[in-house]
Amino acid sequence: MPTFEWRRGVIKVGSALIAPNGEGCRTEHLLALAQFINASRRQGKELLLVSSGAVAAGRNAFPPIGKVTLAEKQAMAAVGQTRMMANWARLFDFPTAQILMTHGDIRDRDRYLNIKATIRELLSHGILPIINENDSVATEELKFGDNDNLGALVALVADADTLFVCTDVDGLYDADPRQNPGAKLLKRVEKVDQQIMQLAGGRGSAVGTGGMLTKLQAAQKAGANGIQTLILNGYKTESFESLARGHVPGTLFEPGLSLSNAKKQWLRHSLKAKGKVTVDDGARQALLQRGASLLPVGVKAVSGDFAAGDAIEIWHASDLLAIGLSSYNAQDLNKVSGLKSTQIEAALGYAGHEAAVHRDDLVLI
Ligand SMILES: Nc1ncnc2c1ncn2[C@@H]1O[C@H](COP(=O)(O)OP(=O)(O)O)[C@@H](O)[C@H]1O
Ligand SMILES: N[C@@H](CCC(=O)OP(=O)(O)O)C(=O)O
Repeated sequence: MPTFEWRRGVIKVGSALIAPNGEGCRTEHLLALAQFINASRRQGKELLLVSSGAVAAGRNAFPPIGKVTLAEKQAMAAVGQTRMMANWARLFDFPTAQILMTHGDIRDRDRYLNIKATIRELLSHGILPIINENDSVATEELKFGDNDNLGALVALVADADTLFVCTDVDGLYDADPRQNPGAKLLKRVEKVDQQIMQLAGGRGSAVGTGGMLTKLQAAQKAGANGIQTLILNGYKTESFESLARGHVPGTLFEPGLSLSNAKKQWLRHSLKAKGKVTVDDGARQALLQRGASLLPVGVKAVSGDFAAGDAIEIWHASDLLAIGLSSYNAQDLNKVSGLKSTQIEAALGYAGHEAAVHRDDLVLI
């Protein structure tokens, strides 16, 4: 079996594992996953959860209904979300945090940056972010629609290198295994093209949404951004035991290009630098030799008119060292340049960011 490496992962867990058959939350299918999360954290890896199941977990608070309307689903999600979070919290002896988002939140620049900053902060404190779509406020045009695609977006926002999609089958088969008992499991997929997309059928359980198609869309989106995707059977303890040994238990979708190249391409081509900073010798060394974030203390000069989240160039004398996303707007970066972290709050009048450009948002040239 091939081995594979990862450092920061997003685990997407389908409704069927959390609230099987819509009969409320259960933990029995989550124990092996929880053990894997614990073991990975002990190894210094970072994880986020994208958890489906709010609608399924809230369903039994309502009288049995045939066809469920959108409003009823939203009401079920409102009930089920808190139940689901309580269910997760039972499994861990470290803090968990809830983030609910809509597609609109990702499209809005300020809200996107806020989500990113929150995730970064939670991870730096060893807290497990648990993310779901905000089903009770999202209407159709605001919806991600399925949590597989949400998982890919979260992986992007969180700068993860791996997306784990836990479902109720062993991975991608050459046909829906529920309809075709002879279907064969694909161990590795190099590229999610039209041929691969055609293998996907609909959902398998009464509580799942989207089936294999949305998982392939997620793998495609992640891969285009340098993130590998693993679809695995979340019901099987062996999946997680195998993963813990560094093996690949399901179907691995290779990323189209390496994470750092994907980031470089994105920063170079889709973002025009709006400004420039010049850094001192210490900062140059920290960036080039330690892969560190750029701290305000190492910034000597700031030019250009940029907002927080804009791309800026990082120069040392006449050498362009890197390009990255500024945590501050030009005005505030000017105020804090040359200052130590402990002096930032007094200079700005608010707590501010420790990094001027966080290492996750920076590529060396
Ligand atoms: N080619 C395929 N390979 C594997 N599973 C498939 C395929 N086509 C369709 N499926 C179905 O996709 C289902 C998983 O999707 P879904 O029911 O949405 O689960 P989840 O709740 O985990 O998102 C499987 O149970 C399976 O029946
Ligand atoms: N946000 C919805 C999940 C929708 C969804 O994609 O479900 P699933 O196919 O089980 O991952 C919920 O929490 O019920």
